[in-house]
Amino acid sequence: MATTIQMQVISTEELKKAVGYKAVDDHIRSGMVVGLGTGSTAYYAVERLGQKIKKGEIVDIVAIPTSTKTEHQAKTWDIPLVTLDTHPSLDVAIDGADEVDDQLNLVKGRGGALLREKMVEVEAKKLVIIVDESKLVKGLGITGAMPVEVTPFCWKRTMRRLLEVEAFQGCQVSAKIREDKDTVYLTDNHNYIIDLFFQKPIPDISLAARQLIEIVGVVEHGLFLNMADICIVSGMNGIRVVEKNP
Ligand SMILES: O=C(CO)[C@H](O)[C@H](O)COP(=O)(O)O
Repeated sequence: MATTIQMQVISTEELKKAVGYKAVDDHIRSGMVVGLGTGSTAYYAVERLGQKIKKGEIVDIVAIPTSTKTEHQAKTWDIPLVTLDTHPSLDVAIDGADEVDDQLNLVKGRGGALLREKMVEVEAKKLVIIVDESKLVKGLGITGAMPVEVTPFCWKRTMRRLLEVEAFQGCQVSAKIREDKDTVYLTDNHNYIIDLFFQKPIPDISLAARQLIEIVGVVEHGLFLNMADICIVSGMNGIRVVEKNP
């Protein structure tokens, strides 16, 4: 007799939604100042927050968006928005990531919002990262671009400097200016993004972060080190929560 095994296929969207909703349910309470991340996973956290505000389950909350895209989404839900200038300290921020290592160090910014994300999230008492398990890596830098936001002025010179960073030697680094259709991609801050690609993981990420920010013309980079407190990860076997090692 033939046996049929029924496997439940979970879509990537469902995985993203699951962590976005859980982050809001577990970490956002009435009265908080909240940072809203950017990207297809953070989208679901904003959606859940909007739903809860609408139902009156969360009240007296203000939020700081990390991009114009998130700002527009938050406005469709009537989430009250403020800025870092009036609310310099956040209770919690929730955001996605492009790569997450064992120590919860991150690569962020493939969605182009790294500067505002870092400015907002560095001020959060708790940073909750939401990802599906495809984002988990052993070493940072090899699943795709490591974005660096640079001034448009003489960006080719800045790109040359990026390729010379000592911490990248041995990683076979290459660089590409980010484009949007046929033109150069512009960030919300009217800067450019240079995407760095590595053949091997960056061996010393702390040194790399220091050397990147020292380059004149670099506005910010996508290495988010020692910032995340909690990572909520979804996979085919369910959801797990990883906390930063003390
Ligand atoms: O850093 C980001 C945007 O600048 C995003 O958080 C990151 O790219 C992950 O996005 P997604 O959840 O769509 O995979």
